[in-house]
Amino acid sequence: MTPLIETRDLNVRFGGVHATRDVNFSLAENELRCVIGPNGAGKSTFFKLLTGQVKPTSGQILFRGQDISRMQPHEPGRLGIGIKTQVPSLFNGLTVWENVWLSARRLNSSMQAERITRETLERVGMAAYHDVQAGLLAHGLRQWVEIGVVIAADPPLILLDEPAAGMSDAEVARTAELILEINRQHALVVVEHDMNFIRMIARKVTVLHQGAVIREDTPDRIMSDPLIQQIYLGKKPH
Ligand SMILES: Nc1ncnc2c1ncn2[C@@H]1O[C@H](COP(=O)(O)OP(=O)(O)OP(=O)(O)O)[C@@H](O)[C@H]1O
Repeated sequence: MTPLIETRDLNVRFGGVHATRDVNFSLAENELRCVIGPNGAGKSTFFKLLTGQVKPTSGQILFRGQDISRMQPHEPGRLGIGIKTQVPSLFNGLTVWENVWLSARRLNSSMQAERITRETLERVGMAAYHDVQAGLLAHGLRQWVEIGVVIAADPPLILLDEPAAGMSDAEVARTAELILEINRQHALVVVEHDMNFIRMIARKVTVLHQGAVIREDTPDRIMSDPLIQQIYLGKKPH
């Protein structure tokens, strides 16, 4: 079956820095994959490649078989790739409802957008906060609204960059549940550092190191792999 997204011998060089090395990555429709790697491993660059913000030096990116390697930064959303970065993306002066509605409205009629917004806020557990200004939300609540903004546009592929960063244990557990629920309808690639969180959600983990994929395996096998422990400075990934 054609993968949802696939990269073939993908490379990026920034001057002397080889940030992405011969990456062959393949994600099936409705798969959930976690990507880990130490600082500077090339995780952000990989996401930027998948969303057209960085152009490959060589290699290809295929989305449902279509070559998107040279797409413009505005095209991923139209194609069906949604991303939540670590950079805050909500309109602080608008309410929770308005932020999600704007996303739902992009591809839907006003009436459909109302329904999608209602359903999305239920899914992310934020219905009670619908009339709160986004700028007033605590960190964890804000992350869930940001995820809501992404899923309201109903993209087949969702990229999440460290969705559990800065959250309490309870919020991390709730975020894991939410991601598993989202995964019933969408494929996801999740970049994360927190291995406990990864254990809660992932069946397969891709490890990047110095721009290259060095392992793809289950979370348990990755965590007990001596090479991975060595890369994380003699410690287990936290
Ligand atoms: N625009 C750029 N120009 C030059 N070098 C860059 C650029 N973007 C990234 N790099 C370099 O490419 C390498 C990979 O960086 P990247 O940000 O993708 O790693 P990362 O795994 O996301 O790291 P972190 O976990 O710290 O966010 C690093 O050596 C970084 O300094």
